[in-house]
Amino acid sequence: MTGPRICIFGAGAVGSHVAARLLRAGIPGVAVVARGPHLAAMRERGLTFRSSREEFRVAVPVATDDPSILPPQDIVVVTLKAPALPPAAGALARLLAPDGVAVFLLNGIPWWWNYGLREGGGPLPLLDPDAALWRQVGPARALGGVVMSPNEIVEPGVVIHGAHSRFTIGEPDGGDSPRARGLVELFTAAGMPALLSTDIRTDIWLKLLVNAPGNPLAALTRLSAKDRAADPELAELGRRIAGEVADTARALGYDLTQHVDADDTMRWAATRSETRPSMLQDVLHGRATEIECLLGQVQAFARERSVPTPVIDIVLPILRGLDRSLRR
Ligand SMILES: NC(=O)C1=CN([C@@H]2O[C@H](COP(=O)(O)OP(=O)(O)OC[C@H]3O[C@@H](n4cnc5c(N)ncnc54)[C@H](OP(=O)(O)O)[C@@H]3O)[C@@H](O)[C@H]2O)C=CC1
Ligand SMILES: CC(C)(CO)C(=O)C(=O)O
Repeated sequence: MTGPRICIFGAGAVGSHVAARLLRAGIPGVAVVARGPHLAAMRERGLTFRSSREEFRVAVPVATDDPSILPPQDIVVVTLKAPALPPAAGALARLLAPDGVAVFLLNGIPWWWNYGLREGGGPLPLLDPDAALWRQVGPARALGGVVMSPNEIVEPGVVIHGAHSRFTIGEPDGGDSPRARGLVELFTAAGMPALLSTDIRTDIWLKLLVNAPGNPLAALTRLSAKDRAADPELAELGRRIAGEVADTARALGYDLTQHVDADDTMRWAATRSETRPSMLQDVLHGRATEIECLLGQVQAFARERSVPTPVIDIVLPILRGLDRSLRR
């Protein structure tokens, strides 16, 4: 085999989109780690990708729920949800070749956040409770990834995609590196618009302006982005959560106002209503939610800097309660 060994770890909505594109483009050496009925369907019938513009099916020659059977991988595209990351730390660490790289395509504050920051700091207890990711995978092998790409598994083996994908990839230390550039080129070659970021933390905050209000309110109300945006009270609640995220980011040294305003991000989310927001998908499927990386860690940062977050302080315990009931 020529070229890097590439593994998509946690092929659900986003990971299946990425896997489908890589396999469709004929990129060699692609393996998929998934589980349950979706894995069984991909093995039996392949993976179907559907959007308003196209539909295709690809065979998935290497698909498993046991990553230990795979050879060491040069690139691991991690598309697990945040609560699934700490339990997968050992498997991820073993799967990665010693000089391999893992790109974490994730909403919210990622587990590696403090790596390389001037002010220091180690693992974040809300996101990496036993520091398993920090110790075993190691932040030096991690790249950050921001996903602007709505996707949903609508039946085993079938992923649907709303329009307008963009993947942003960057080194935690903000540098331009061959490995980050290589990933951007790989995604682009496979038909996934991708950008190299030299300020991935700001890009993460900007995406959080969409997800911190949108995902929890979708999970609580089960309304589409369009319906939430059309409801003045919910729209105002969303704006206030986004405002508290922006205030927290500013207190940490990230000024988001020069990039975007909250109304723009609400409009962006409202236009992408073909699929349901990922946290609503979690609630409907009875899965753990990403509440800590979307709101819990923002509140923790805000408290460290004495930033008031009155709306997050109300919404977060409700979501934590919902999360607890889903985990039973
Ligand atoms: N979906 C979307 O439209 C978007 C999602 N995002 C973000 O992207 C990230 C990925 O989200 P998304 O793709 O929606 O998540 P999904 O839940 O759809 O996909 C994750 C997949 O990983 C599987 N999984 C979990 N643990 C393991 C394991 N140990 N071994 C093998 N498979 C495992 C899950 O299986 P099971 O279902 O059985 O738990 C699931 O199929 C999240 O941070 C999300 O917020 C960002 C933009 C848009
Ligand atoms: C695409 C978007 C903004 C909403 O679907 C999202 O990020 C998510 O579902 O988590």
